[in-house]
Amino acid sequence: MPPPNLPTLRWGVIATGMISSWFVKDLVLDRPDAKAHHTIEAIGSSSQEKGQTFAQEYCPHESTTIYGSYEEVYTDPSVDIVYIGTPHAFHLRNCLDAIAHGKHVLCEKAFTLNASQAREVFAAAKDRGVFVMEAMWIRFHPLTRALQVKIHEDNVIGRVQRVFCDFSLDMDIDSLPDDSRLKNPALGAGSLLDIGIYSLTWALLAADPNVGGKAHVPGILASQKLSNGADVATAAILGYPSGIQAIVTSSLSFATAPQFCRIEGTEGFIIVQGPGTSAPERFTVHLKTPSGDTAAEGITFSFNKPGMGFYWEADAVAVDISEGRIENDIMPWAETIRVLEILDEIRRQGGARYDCD
Ligand SMILES: NC(=O)C1=CN([C@@H]2O[C@H](COP(=O)(O)OP(=O)(O)OC[C@H]3O[C@@H](n4cnc5c(N)ncnc54)[C@H](OP(=O)(O)O)[C@@H]3O)[C@@H](O)[C@H]2O)C=CC1
Ligand SMILES: O=C1OC[C@@H](O)[C@H](O)[C@H]1O
Repeated sequence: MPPPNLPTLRWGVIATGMISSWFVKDLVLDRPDAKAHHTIEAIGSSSQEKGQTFAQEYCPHESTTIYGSYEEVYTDPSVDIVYIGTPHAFHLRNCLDAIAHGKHVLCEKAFTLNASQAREVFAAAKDRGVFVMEAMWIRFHPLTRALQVKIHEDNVIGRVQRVFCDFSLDMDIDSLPDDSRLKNPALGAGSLLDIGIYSLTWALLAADPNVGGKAHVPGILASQKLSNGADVATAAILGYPSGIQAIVTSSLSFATAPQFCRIEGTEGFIIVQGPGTSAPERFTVHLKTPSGDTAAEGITFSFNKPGMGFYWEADAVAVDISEGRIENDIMPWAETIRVLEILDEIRRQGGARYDCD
């Protein structure tokens, strides 16, 4: 049991797809080291029946009200915060609707289709005085903080020189229906917004300890492979003023090897790995030996956890809200905008377009 006197956050979840199921399952886990209590007050779905089935499967012990619409979640007075697990193209509308009803918001990545839409959401949140955050959960993983300390505070690999990060999944895209969120540009399809955003995130975290307006702005060189207007593969090089280069890739045609990220420095390198770039489990530090070679055997730091780990971002949100903040300092609004500005520029060069651009 977690200690008493923790903040309690009452969630309304909209959409009952894959990520909502992962998120809700994690929120209802019993965790001795929880920093907040979470209740699933409401679920909104395109169909009430779908919502019922979801609740029975993923949060059967909660007293959850099931709605056959998203609007009823926004107007439910027992909901403090709306979790948005819809396809990318709906995030703008869902965020604005929830904010208009005075709800706090945690919205899945990619936060919106482009930076301009994100600015619109944050302006509305500021006006209304509600908390909003992009659910880029890996930034809240203890592994991420430990990695940043190793790179940027302990300087274990010396000065960072290059970062390589890939997130590719074999989605067998041709076999998916045309209305799949992974295939239809009208739903925000494309490898870059779905999974390339993780490759970019690891690169940004490794190349620079700062976020948002304090972070350095890299130059960008990008190429995309398009199919029916959506990018099925993206490759981008970020060039920093310091000389650091980051090579960031994504593809929907084959699976990344578990060693998804390599961070090279003047004194060694670090490999980050896990079953997917969105699911880090450990990193290994390989240092140069006195002879100048890099040690083949490194030191590995592993991070075990109950469930999947989405509760870390949820706890951070609960603590922020209970202390009166409207943005989070690990994933502030300016960082979401910075990420989207980079994605916008990659798409501008690569050719993937959304109607809102
Ligand atoms: N953080 C992470 O690790 C992950 C994040 N994501 C992110 O979560 C979001 C959703 O992805 P995912 O859960 O995989 O998507 P799914 O396709 O599994 O689910 C999306 C849900 O959105 C709702 N929806 C509303 N309108 C539509 C529409 N026109 N077409 C399809 N679905 C619609 C549906 O719920 P209903 O019918 O109940 O309204 C549907 O079940 C994306 O932003 C994605 O990038 C995804 C996977 C992992
Ligand atoms: O965020 C994600 O991570 C896992 C992938 O399976 C999914 O497509 C993506 O949205």
